[in-house]
Amino acid sequence: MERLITPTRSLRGTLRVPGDKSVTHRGLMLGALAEGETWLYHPLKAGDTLSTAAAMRALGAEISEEGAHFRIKGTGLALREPADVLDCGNAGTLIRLLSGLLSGQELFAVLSGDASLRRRPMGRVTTPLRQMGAHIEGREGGKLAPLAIRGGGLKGIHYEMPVASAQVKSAVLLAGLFAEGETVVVEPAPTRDHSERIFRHFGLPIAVEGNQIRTERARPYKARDLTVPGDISSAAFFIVAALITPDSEVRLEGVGLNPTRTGLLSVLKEMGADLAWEVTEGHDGEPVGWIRARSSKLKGVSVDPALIPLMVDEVPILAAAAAWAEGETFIPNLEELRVKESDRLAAIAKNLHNLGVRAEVGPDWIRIRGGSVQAGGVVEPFHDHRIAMAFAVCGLQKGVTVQDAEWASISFPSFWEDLERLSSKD
Ligand SMILES: O=C(O)C1=C[C@@H](OP(=O)(O)O)[C@@H](O)[C@H](O)C1
Ligand SMILES: C=C(OP(=O)(O)O)C(=O)O
Repeated sequence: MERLITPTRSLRGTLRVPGDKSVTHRGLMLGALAEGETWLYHPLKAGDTLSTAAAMRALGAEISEEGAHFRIKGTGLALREPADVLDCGNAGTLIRLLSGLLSGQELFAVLSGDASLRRRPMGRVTTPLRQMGAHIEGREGGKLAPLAIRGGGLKGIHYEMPVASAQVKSAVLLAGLFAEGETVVVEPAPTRDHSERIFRHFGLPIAVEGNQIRTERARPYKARDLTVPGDISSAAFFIVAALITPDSEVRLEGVGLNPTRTGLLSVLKEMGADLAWEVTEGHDGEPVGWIRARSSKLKGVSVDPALIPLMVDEVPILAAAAAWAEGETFIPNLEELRVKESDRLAAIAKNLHNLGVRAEVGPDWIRIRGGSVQAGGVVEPFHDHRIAMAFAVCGLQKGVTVQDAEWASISFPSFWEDLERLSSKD
């Protein structure tokens, strides 16, 4: 479905973004393993997390939608062998975390997904999980899905992750809940720590010391309700939209402000953004608060490579902000963007070009020359939700045509409506 966005004069209002995708995936999985009933309040109900709900149902959990919430009747650590292939759709987080979880279960399961997911690297999880004792087969020797897993009989490992990936960390930690002895994961750089926080919430074994995260075999644990914060990765589109549009002010309420997710806020501040935020409460182990963004004169910066894992999904929208900034923005450490839902580095470069913006791309970096977005561009999402939304924002002020706009529903089903609601047109 193509969507025409006519020029937007200003963007004003308050928005509560949908629930955090990472926390929703984890809440569904750990609720499905608990004993008794977990209410997951304000979860994300979108393509990726509905795939997780369906997978956990196929594994024996009872999950019902109760208004905006999920009610999960857990299995008490014992999942059921699924009767069919588990379809992980477009969700990298689902297939990787579930691979870890199923490695610990005495059952056989096959995990697959859409064309994008079947291109994404799985060796990063199958390697440590096999070291723990899981039997995993997959295409290209276990590097690509479909993955066939026969779990059980795991031993803990000490695993130094070669990539800074929260999905790999979480897969190994989930397997560690079913392994004999201790499991230690060592991170090369900090990544989002939702798994560590949700383990604590459910009373599961977890200890963090510097860059080492430890767990051990879990005893059956009780269900415990969980409120999901708003997703800062979804808020990011409205933050940048307000910054680059004249006469704009947007306030985002109830947003997760976990410091392992706020890299974008730091970069935008350095670019000169009129941006404020405050943590006002804690939701079951996650800091939550508000963000306010006002029209700003942005300037190009050279981004600190250490910030990238703390904003890994926000690079497309940062590129959109850079396109509107004065001067050059250099973003390094982008190797991981090559293996997301699309090759995001290539997709960013192509869409900047489509909108008339000059950019130079290297193997793991991009340099963007700001200040030259043209009217009438076309956004090509490459089947990638974040690319669709980021470049819709980039073209907002001048008007833009977004192809395959339905991809936004992977993480943010109400995105187009919310954008429409906050926009004033000429
Ligand atoms: O653990 C998670 O929930 C996620 C981790 C990140 O992936 P990597 O672990 O591959 O960096 C991120 O891109 C993804 O959207 C969600
Ligand atoms: C990379 C993303 O998700 P996943 O890896 O779960 O597909 C994303 O949402 O930007």
